[in-house]
Amino acid sequence: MSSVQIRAVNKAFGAHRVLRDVDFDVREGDLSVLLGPSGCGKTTLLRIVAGHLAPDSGTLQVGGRTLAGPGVFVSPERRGIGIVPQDGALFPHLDVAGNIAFGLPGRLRRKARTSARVRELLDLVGLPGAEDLPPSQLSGGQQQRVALARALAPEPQLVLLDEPFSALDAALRGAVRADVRHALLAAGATALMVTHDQEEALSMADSVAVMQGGRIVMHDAPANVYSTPTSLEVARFVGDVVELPVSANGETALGPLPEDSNVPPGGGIAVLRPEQLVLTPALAAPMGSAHAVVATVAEVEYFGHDTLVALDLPGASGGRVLARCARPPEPGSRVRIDIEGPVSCYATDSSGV
Ligand SMILES: Nc1ncnc2c1ncn2[C@@H]1O[C@H](COP(=O)(O)OP(=O)(O)OP(=O)(O)O)[C@@H](O)[C@H]1O
Repeated sequence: MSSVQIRAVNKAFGAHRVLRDVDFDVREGDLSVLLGPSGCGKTTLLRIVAGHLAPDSGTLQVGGRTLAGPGVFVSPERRGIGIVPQDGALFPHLDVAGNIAFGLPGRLRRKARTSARVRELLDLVGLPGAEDLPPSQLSGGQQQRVALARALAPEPQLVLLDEPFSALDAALRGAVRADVRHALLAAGATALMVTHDQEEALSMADSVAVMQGGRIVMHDAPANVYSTPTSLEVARFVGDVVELPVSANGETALGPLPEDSNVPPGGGIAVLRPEQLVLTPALAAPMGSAHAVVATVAEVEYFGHDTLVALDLPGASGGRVLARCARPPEPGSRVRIDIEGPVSCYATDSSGV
């Protein structure tokens, strides 16, 4: 069931059309992530859902209730939507309990009930016992957890998260992401998050909506967005790519593509992820593989958990491709390249937008 329904939403600032006929659903209980480059319209869409902006046309429903549409505009405080802003934006003069209770309607702020709810929320976000702390004594990650607890306090229909981890340093970000994901799941909340960080989107979301130029160009499960992107632009945006010209009969510089590849009738560009290039030391490779391409290791970039390997393909016009693998081969050594998994192909003139 859809909790959020956005239909044909348009928004312009003066002559600048920022949202173009946006259709978008978030299923109940899901975390959907809006992912896209800076300026594509993510925040504008989030602000329309929050009620901080009105669409020029189109409709917005949350939980079956129309919040914006022809002749309808429900004010932000009446939408039943919780918001986690970029930097937490906690009230500095209130302690943690005061910040969380601030999210509760006035009539519910009876001391005993409030403190039970605050305790429950602090457990949920992994900060038990933090009631009396002032925000100044919390780390950035802890502040974001309190901001989430405040947003969840009134049991909103929907929680909006606006780049909630962008102010955190890289070491902290992973842990806070996992905790926030866990808390949203435990609360059974429906959530919509904005980010331009593809790793964040792929690791947290139930579904990822890729936005480009004011449109949603793909909305699917993270694995599908990564492995079978609907356009070259989406492929390039959600991860590293190896782009190879492909002929109409499926030939590339790495040999023929698997039979089931969607090669356009006139040929085009085949797109692989670097980890789809499987490397075997050329000496150890079994003989007789008609299509094996042997390349020379040009550069190795070691990251600990994996290694990026730049490979020079044979022949004057061979070019260079990037592979990702667990064990770094020796620079200068020769390796056989095999392709693993599905390969998406696009017509050369497809911009995908
Ligand atoms: N109030 C406004 N008045 C005029 N132009 C605006 C306004 N708000 C946003 N814009 C413009 O609309 C475009 C989309 O902005 P938006 O903030 O939605 O993008 P975004 O995808 O969230 O980008 P970022 O990731 O950088 O926040 C930008 O070109 C921005 O300058």
